[in-house]
Amino acid sequence: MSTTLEQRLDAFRRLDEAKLTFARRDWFPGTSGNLSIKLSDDPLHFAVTASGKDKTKLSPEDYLVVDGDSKPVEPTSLKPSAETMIHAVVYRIIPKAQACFHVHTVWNNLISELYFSQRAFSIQGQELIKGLGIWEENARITVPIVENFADIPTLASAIDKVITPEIPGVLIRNHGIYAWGDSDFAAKRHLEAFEFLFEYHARWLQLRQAAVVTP
Ligand SMILES: CSCCC(=O)C(=O)COP(=O)(O)O
Ligand SMILES: [Zn+2]
Repeated sequence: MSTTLEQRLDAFRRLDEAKLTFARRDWFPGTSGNLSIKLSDDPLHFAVTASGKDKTKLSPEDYLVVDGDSKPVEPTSLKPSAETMIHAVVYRIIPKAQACFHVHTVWNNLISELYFSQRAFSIQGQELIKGLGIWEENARITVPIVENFADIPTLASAIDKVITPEIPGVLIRNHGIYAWGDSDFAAKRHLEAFEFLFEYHARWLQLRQAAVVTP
């Protein structure tokens, strides 16, 4: 293993912190979601959540370390997240990414379905766009949306084709979002900014529909 025990335990502790923060927001319904923190680039090794766990709880069996092929780097009875390959794609395509967080929320699912026909969700002129590290005046962001292929290699390959360093996230139709950053702090900030923008936009559409506001 190319990382020290201390580095691995530090990544597990930081994953615990992110996990409990998101769990308090009910962002892991029905054991959904997965989280990772990169440990090394060459070879690619990262700590990732074990599959099927209740992510609102902490246990000594929550994380394991995998390589770029999503294989555990040392013998373990734990199974890596079923979606580990998506984390590996993010780390390969966005070398600056140091952490990658995936959650299923009602708002990200609604937006992913509403805008799937356009394969992207765009929004402009919202202060929280700065939370994505984009500070230009009246910025517009466009978040790609991919089909929710049940076959994970197919899903990972669809994600591989649409993610870019400019936008730190991708929506999967009626499934959830992956967001990343150059630290776990940045990945969390990006995830929170995306979720704010999704909820704002969906609520805006609802209010407009109800004619409470005129566009
Ligand atoms: C019950 S949610 C279905 C699988 C999923 O989308 C997910 O995020 C959790 O899978 P994991 O293997 O990481 O527990
Ligand atoms: Zn998922």
